[in-house]
Amino acid sequence: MRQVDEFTIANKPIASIDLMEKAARAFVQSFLRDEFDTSKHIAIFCGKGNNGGDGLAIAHLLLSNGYLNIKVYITNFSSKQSTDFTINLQRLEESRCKKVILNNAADLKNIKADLIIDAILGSGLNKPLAGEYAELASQINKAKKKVYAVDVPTGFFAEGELPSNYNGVSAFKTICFQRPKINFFMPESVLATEQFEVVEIGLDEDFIEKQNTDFYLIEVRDIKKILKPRKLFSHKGTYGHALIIAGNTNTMGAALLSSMACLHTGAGLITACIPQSGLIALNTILPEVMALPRDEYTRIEDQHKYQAVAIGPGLGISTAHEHLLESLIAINRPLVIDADGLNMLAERQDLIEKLPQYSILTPHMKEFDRLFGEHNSWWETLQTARTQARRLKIVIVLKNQFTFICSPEGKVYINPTGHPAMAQGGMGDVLTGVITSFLAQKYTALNAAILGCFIHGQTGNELADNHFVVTASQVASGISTRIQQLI
Ligand SMILES: NC(=O)C1=CN([C@@H]2O[C@H](COP(=O)(O)OP(=O)(O)OC[C@H]3O[C@@H](n4cnc5c(N)ncnc54)[C@H](OP(=O)(O)O)[C@@H]3O)[C@@H](O)[C@H]2O)[C@@H](O)CC1
Ligand SMILES: Nc1ncnc2c1ncn2[C@@H]1O[C@H](COP(=O)(O)OP(=O)(O)O)[C@@H](O)[C@H]1O
Repeated sequence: MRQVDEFTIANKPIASIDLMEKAARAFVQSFLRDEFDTSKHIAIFCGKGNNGGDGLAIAHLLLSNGYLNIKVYITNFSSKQSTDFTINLQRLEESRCKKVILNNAADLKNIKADLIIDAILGSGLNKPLAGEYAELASQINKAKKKVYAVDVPTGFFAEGELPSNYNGVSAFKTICFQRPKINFFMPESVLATEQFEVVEIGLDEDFIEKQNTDFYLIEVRDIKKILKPRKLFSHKGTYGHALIIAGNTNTMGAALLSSMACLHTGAGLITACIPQSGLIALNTILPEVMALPRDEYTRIEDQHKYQAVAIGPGLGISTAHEHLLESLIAINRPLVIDADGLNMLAERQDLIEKLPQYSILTPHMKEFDRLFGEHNSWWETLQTARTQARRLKIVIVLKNQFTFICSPEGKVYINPTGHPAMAQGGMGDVLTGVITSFLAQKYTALNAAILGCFIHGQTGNELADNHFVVTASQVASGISTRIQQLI
């Protein structure tokens, strides 16, 4: 972002101080949508770098928006001061804003404000907080006020491993500039911010797009570029035949959910390889889906008629299933492997080495650790996923609130869709069905995973607008509407 910042200032008719002003305006616009009571007392904590400069500009703007009770605290913990901070300080001197210089965190006796704006340190953080900064962050947290952070909560590293003992400011909301920070997508970030919003500040988009990075945020426009409409004169054969090997006596639901999701995502034909005991359920609930009774199966005959094969949801672990998995891997055609398929792989590390290239693994965190060993942080987990995806030439879909899709080329695609209302059993089975369906329709493995995760999460988001909890069946049957809206 710093490079983008410099490029924008150098190549667009905008001075650095004006960019800061734009950032402050964007922050205030978003802030005012949440906090419109102008009688509230607001304490704005400013460092002396550009993050602090933003804080000063924000104070100025809030005053001109009718807020009367603004108090700015300036940390005087270092002699360095940025140019734009200095300019904004001069501007603020001319206003009626109350200012307090903090030479030590201990000078702050108690914070009487209703709201706090944290503009102490932003993306310039280059070492863990210590000394006066750490003490001030602790005092802000102890005040238990609603905190809005500017760009980044003070003490939060935008990228890289997050320390387990976070000692920075804990914000209610972070309003960040132009692009979300990668670490906002890591579960550990909840210690630093409960939520985040990205606001546009006019940085050069073309330049951002051209940046050499391994991290990509999936956006609606990417999905629209990938999705293909149904073609005139097409028929069921056009959209591929998916085979879903799933379900067991007590977990037939997993097979039904995967198959249902596969159906609503548009595969031309679907066969569910299920135990005999599930036949009535399948025929009753999903009459469109064909059955391949699985009893004692150790290999799939005639596998070439399937364009995509998924194995795992609710499958159960047994020697027969292990042989089945082994025989599928031996065919050397890409597979989608989930749940018990992954658990069996974890027990057979030799099979991991033989995975067909461009297979898709869809582990949640525990399944991932069973496969590749324990990890201490999400950043570490993500690095292993990237390494393994590249080494094995496979796609790894690391599931969570925000799912990371690691490509065989070592890139990471971050899926921003999904909602806590989706945290219920069966949701992963649905995702497997969706991805398998896209694969059957001849999307590449990476695109099938990207489309699958984005649309699965977006369907959940949409339903969560009106539901406290969104069930897996609701998501499965809502997928088709979502795709239609995107196309
Ligand atoms: N990019 C954009 O698009 C735009 C960005 N904008 C804004 O600029 C912000 C980035 O500003 P920035 O670069 O001046 O850094 P900032 O966070 O204020 O830190 C300042 C100094 O703190 C110091 N320091 C670091 N870690 C420390 C520690 N642990 N403990 C103690 N000190 C520590 C370090 O000094 P040093 O250690 O090098 O002596 C550093 O120089 C960004 O978040 C956004 O708000 C917008 O205005 C416009 C568009
Ligand atoms: N809080 C959440 N926010 C967004 N998505 C979620 C959340 N909780 C679960 N999900 C999604 O639901 C799915 C859960 O997968 P998994 O744990 O394998 O479920 P199951 O095994 O019960 O089918 C993943 O795609 C995950 O991204």
